[in-house]
Amino acid sequence: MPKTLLSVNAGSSSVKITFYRFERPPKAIADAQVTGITSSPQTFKYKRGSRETKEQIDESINSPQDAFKFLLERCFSDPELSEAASTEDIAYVCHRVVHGGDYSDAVEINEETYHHLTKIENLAPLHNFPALEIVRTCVQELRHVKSITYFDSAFHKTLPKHIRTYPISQDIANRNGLRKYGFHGISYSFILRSLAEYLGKDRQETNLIVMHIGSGASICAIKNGKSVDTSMGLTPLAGLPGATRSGDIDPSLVFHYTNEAGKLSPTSTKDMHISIAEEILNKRSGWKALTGTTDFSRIAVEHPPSENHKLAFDIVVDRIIGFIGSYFVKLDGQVDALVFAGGIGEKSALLRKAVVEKCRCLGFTIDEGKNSGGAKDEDDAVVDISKEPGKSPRVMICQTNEQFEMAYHTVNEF
Ligand SMILES: Nc1ncnc2c1ncn2[C@@H]1O[C@H](COP(=O)(O)OP(=O)(O)O)[C@@H](O)[C@H]1O
Ligand SMILES: CC(=O)OP(=O)(O)O
Ligand SMILES: [Mg+2]
Repeated sequence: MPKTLLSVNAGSSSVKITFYRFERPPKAIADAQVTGITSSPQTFKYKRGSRETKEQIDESINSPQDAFKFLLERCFSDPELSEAASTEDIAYVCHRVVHGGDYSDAVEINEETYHHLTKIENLAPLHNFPALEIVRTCVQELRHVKSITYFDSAFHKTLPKHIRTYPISQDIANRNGLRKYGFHGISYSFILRSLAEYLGKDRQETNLIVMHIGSGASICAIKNGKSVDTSMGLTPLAGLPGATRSGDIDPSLVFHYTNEAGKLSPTSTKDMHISIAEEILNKRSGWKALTGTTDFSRIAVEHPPSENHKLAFDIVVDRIIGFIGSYFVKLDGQVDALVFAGGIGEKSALLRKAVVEKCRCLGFTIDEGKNSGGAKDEDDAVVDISKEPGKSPRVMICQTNEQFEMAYHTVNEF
């Protein structure tokens, strides 16, 4: 049996890697992450068994690729990490690739699959390019290792046609693959399994509204274990605002962003090429544009330091509850639980409280004590924070784990 498996999660603001023993289920050996890639201070966290370290990073890490190399160097230089003493010990690397286009399942990387993925890389500009660079690094430097790519979009392959179709020319839509794909699916898959286990239900009978709120934020309606709607779209820009992403806006805003561009003459768009618009909406918007910080823990505070911090918080809450209302209707009110996950969903008691209080008309309740206690114990993936536990619809926190989800499938399916 192969020995060690490495699981890599390149997010928009962080790179998280975990080494697992190749067992069923996989057993974590060491976990390392760099967070704050889009803003300083950048932090390195490392955990092996009971040993945990956290430090600020002095050298400059400008991209997920840099972060990945930094993480590998630090892990391989830990003399106690005997299961990954050298690259020879690693049998598989699993990679999170956000946009999988038409791939509805994980694929092993070879020339053909790699080439196919590079063709769709601009559909998830914050994610696919760096993730594929990391895949390339692994293929080059860990030659004997099998690289498996898992796609955020694959979980949403069950989206009904009228949900995934945009009302535009279907000739053009079909030719260019313009449809709703949806993301954070590796996380939703982990959350669905964890929640179904916790509730003692079959996955096929589990109905959830799940929020994955981190630097990138999305929400998903799960009916009978299947994604039936989700807030992200063709790219991870749609839906909820993120740290640097606008989320939903009137698409015409693109043409009016500058006074000059607003005039819509052929020359007026000279400085507003569509890729610049993408750059602005993906990298220069979101709560960073309102407050100057990507760090939501400085926004979600009892006494916000400025009116714009308060505004950013109110916007995020408003957009979230809009989707919850919509999905509650789409699920015909049959909701086992409302689930908070992702860096912010798991850590911000204030955000959870604000969201649940505004959704009380749907029957959701929150226990103040349990909510502020949050999810602490690492082994407890799921925590019920409803006022009356056991009564539907519940309100839960799930500590999602995309690295584990990929490792879980690899030990079972490859
Ligand atoms: N205690 C906290 N309260 C609110 N937000 C937090 C807290 N801790 C971390 N965050 C936020 O979580 C986000 C990162 O979430 P994560 O899901 O790890 O992001 P990603 O995977 O997109 O890189 C950052 O915006 C960070 O500021
Ligand atoms: C799809 C997406 O936005 O991912 P992340 O939250 O990891 O940036
Ligand atoms: Mg993430």
